[in-house]
Amino acid sequence: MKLFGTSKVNENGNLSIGGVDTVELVKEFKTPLYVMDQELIETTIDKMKEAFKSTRFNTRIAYAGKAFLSTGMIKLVESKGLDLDVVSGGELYTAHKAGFPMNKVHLHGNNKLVNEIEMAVEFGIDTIVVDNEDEIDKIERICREKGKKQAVLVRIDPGIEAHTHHYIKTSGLTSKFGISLFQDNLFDIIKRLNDSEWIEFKGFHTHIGSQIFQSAFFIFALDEIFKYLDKLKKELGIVVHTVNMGGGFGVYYKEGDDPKPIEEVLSEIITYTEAMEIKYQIGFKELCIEPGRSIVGNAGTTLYEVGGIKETVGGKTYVFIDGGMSDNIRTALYQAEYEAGVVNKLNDTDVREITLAGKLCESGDIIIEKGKLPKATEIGDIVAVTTTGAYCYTMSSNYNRMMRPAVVFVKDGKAKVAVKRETLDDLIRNDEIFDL
Ligand SMILES: Cc1ncc(COP(=O)(O)O)c(C=O)c1O
Ligand SMILES: N[C@@H](CCCC[NH3+])C(=O)O
Repeated sequence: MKLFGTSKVNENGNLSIGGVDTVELVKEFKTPLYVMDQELIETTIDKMKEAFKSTRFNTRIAYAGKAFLSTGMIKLVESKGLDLDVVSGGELYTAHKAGFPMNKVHLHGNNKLVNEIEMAVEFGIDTIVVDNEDEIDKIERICREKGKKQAVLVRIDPGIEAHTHHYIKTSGLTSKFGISLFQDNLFDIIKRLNDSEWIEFKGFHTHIGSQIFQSAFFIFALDEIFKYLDKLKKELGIVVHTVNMGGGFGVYYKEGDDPKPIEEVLSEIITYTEAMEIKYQIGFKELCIEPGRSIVGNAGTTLYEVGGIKETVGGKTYVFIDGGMSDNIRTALYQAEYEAGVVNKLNDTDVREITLAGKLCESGDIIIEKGKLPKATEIGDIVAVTTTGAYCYTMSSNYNRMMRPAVVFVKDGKAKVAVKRETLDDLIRNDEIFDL
């Protein structure tokens, strides 16, 4: 099992994260437990900021909140000077309640609801990323009603099919996201936005998918976008100032994954954009990205307790844990792969193949289909699954009336609760017994 950031085997032979022994963490906070390595999040952001800089144009990094969001995480993002990308009224409201500066918020979504757009305009957020034509009518109407002008980017689908799981690709000729670069009326859409009394058209957004390892796909997308910006300037005289390249930078999950260091990918993007800017001379001013997974993915570890070990007649060994697809649905949804270890047996090399299965009433409730754990794994052991910082807590559910685990941030030997564990009473909070 690969360890990231401050994770290490401590003097007691236990996994420690942020200087906190995971055995102690479990005594205090119980299992399942999401543990976030705060220092790793912070140093990753610092590296990104350092690499994503140019002397030719302004740069901005927005954290994609869908990867992991809580009011505490938003405070951390603010303290690091990043912008925030939100994709629903719920995420926007969370940012508002956390006191995040609204002029650094960007709103996404392929079907933004009227009340979400109203909230965004009311709060005075930085940009709405227009996903389709219908949305333009809604934004104009809401801005007119409120007497407020709203800056927008248009989400462009450059038709780049990146190598990643089908469900997490967001570009291609049949994508539900964005307006295709090959759409006949794209010029008309841009003209309309540019001429609108209530909309300030700032530029283009593109996001081709998530968990992408080959940086060439980002470069292909940039290439397409810049060719189009040139065409737009020459044929319509419209100058686009801002391009947002979205997120999607892949991270290590399991043996064989070999992502390029994020700072190299970002430097490549900067160098290529600078070359494009010199080549086309379009008066481009600002390049943005909005990474999620690459900021928090490796920083998260989920701790579970082993409740049983089953040898099937078919020769498969299950290790049962006290969570499952309710706290990590990624294996069931995308056949995601993870690594795991027993927190007090990380150096035990006498291992065997196991399937790490949850406790929910689904055969597909698997966290690791083919993993390795020590032969000495026993009931009561604590299993750590790494790289669960992104899209696990945020995609969690109450299926089978499971209670969502707590999230703790660890740093410098201290653990701080970011999200409390749900209780049995939380499960029935919104239920009503109605007249039969
Ligand atoms: C528009 C947009 N921006 C940013 C992200 C963040 O992606 P990732 O977590 O892969 O960096 C996503 C998710 O894929 C997205 O849809
Ligand atoms: N939720 C996905 C990524 C999709 C990101 C949003 N477009 C994952 O776990 O990998």
